[in-house]
Amino acid sequence: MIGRLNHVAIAVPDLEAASAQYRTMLGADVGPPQDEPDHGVTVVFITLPNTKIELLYPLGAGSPIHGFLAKNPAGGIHHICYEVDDLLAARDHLLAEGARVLGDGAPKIGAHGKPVLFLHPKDFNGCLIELEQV
Ligand SMILES: CC[C@H](C(=O)O)C(=O)SCCNC(=O)CCNC(=O)[C@H](O)C(C)(C)COP(=O)(O)OP(=O)(O)OC[C@H]1O[C@@H](n2cnc3c(N)ncnc32)[C@H](O)[C@@H]1OP(=O)(O)O
Ligand SMILES: [Co+2]
Repeated sequence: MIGRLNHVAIAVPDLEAASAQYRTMLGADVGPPQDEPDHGVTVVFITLPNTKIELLYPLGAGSPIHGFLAKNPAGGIHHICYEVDDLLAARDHLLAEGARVLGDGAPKIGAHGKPVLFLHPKDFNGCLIELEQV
């Protein structure tokens, strides 16, 4: 069911500094900041030969990143995103297997303009999983 690793997301306390670090110290291909108000984040995508890094910064008071940064003030790996062919079929399979799908279970459109869903970290070894339909 899960396919390619689409991205690894890192929550950062300073988006500009983290972007500059990847661009200058790590010599990476760093994109521009992208506000995603529907998700409460500003993201920066870093394109690697085999996947992407998604830098996450809180956008708005209700951002889910605030809680994460309060617990991890220096930042940290926030989630991993796997690709799936059929998000609704994947969701229904996971629910049938007892996994918790976050939110109301309806996919939202993610940063790549594709439908995404999230699975509770406590069901997957402490790892927040995002599924993106490609
Ligand atoms: C533009 C979209 C973009 C894209 O790629 O397209 C994105 O990826 S948007 C990313 C931001 N959106 C989300 O993260 C949505 C899903 N997240 C949530 O629903 C919440 O953040 C949730 C439920 C994972 C955590 O909510 P909250 O922080 O309010 O709850 P708690 O603090 O009580 O946490 C419960 C429990 O889970 C642990 N936790 C929280 N976040 C993470 C995490 N990222 N990875 C691993 N574990 C996490 C937290 O420490 C608590 O554990 P406990 O042992 O009880 O302390
Ligand atoms: Co993501």
